[in-house]
Amino acid sequence: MQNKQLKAWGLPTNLADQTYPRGLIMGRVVGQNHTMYKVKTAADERQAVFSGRLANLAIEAQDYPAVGDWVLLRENTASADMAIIERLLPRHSLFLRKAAGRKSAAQIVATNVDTVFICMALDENYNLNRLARYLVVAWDSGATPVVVLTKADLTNQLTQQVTQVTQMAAGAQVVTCSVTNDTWHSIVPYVRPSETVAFIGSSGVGKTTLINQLMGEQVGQTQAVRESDAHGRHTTTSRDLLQLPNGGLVIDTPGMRELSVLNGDFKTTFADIEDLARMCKFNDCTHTSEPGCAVQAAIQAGHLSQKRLEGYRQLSEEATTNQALHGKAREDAKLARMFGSKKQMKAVIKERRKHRR
Ligand SMILES: Nc1nc2c(ncn2[C@@H]2O[C@H](COP(=O)(O)OP(=O)(O)OP(=O)(O)O)[C@@H](O)[C@H]2O)c(=O)[nH]1
Ligand SMILES: [Zn+2]
Repeated sequence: MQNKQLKAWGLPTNLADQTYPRGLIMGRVVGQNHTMYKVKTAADERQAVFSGRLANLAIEAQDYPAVGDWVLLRENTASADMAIIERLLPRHSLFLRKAAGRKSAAQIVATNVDTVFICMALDENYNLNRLARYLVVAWDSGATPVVVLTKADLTNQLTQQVTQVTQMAAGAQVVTCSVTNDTWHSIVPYVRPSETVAFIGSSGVGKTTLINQLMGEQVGQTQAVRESDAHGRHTTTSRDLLQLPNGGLVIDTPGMRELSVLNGDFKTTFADIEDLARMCKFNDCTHTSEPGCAVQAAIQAGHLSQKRLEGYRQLSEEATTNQALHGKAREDAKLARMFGSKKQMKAVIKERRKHRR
C-alpha cells in the first residue's frame, strides 16, 4: 500500500521488495539545505537530519544522503516533526563531481537519476570540450545522458553545431530546444512517469526555464530557491526533486561554474579513441610520436581530429590527478578522525617516539 505511492516517486522494485526493520519509514530525499533534509514518505513530507552526521560516522561525501536518495527514517521521540535518517539505501546511479576549490573532496550532484539532461546553450556557452567533460562524468554516473542544446533561437549555425555535438556525444541522444518557440517539447519524451531526470549544465543555460515549461500551469511553484548572484542574476542555489504534472520526477541542480572530473567513463565517451588505442603497436603508447600508433594514423587520415584527442588527453589527466588528490584527502580525513587533527596526530607521534627512546 505504502509502496504504491512511493513507486510514483520512483521507488525501484529491488528496494520495494526488501523487508526492513520494523518502525522505520521509507522515503525519498526531495530537498536538502546544508545538514537539513526534506524527505517524502508515503504519508507526508518531513524534515530530517542524518544519523551518520550526528554520530560522526560518515567518512566520505558519498556516504551522506543527497537529493534523489532512498532512505529509512526513524521517528524522533524528542522532537515530533524532526525525523532521523537512519539508513541510506543502495543507489542505482550517482552523479559525483569534485567540489569547487583546490581540496579534492567529492560532492554529490544527484542520485538515483535515470536520465541526465546535459544542457548547453547555443550562445557563448557553446563549448565542445566542456560538453565532453559533462559526458564523461554523466556516463560514469550510471544514468543515461541526453544532450540538450538550449536557446536554439540565438544561433545561426544550428545545423553545423548539431553535427559537431552529435559527433562529440557519440552514443548519446542530442535534442535542440528553445523556449521562444515550442521546441522545448523535444525533451518531453524523456520525461516518463516515475522516472527521474536531472538537469545539469552551466549557470544560465536555461535549466530552470525548461523545468518551468514542464511544470506547465504550475509555473512559479517550482520550489527551487532563486537568489541573486554577484552579477545580480537569479540563480538556483538549492537542489530539489519535484513531481511533474505528467508524473515524471525532476531534479534541478545549481548551475556549475566548473565541473571538475573525479571519476569518468572514457570508454563510452571516447570509444573511438580507446578502440584505436588498442590497435597501437605499443601497449603503453602515448599517441604522440610512436611508430605504429593507430591514433596518430587516424588523425593523419582525417578520421579523428587532433582537438578531440587533446580533449581526451586533458580530461583523463585531470581525472588521474584528481583521484590522486582525492586519495590523499581521504587519507587525511581518516587520520583526522583517528587523531582529531593533524596537529594532534603529530603530537601523538612525537610522544610515542619519546617513549621509545
Ligand atoms: N533566448 C532564449 N533565452 C532563454 C531560453 N531559455 C532560457 N532563456 C533565458 O536564459 C536566462 C537563464 O535561464 P535559467 O532558466 O534561469 O537558467 P539556469 O540554467 O536555470 O541557471 P541557474 O539557475 O543559474 O543554473 C533567463 O533569462 C531565461 O529567460 C531560450 O530558449 N532562448
Ligand atoms: Zn598510439
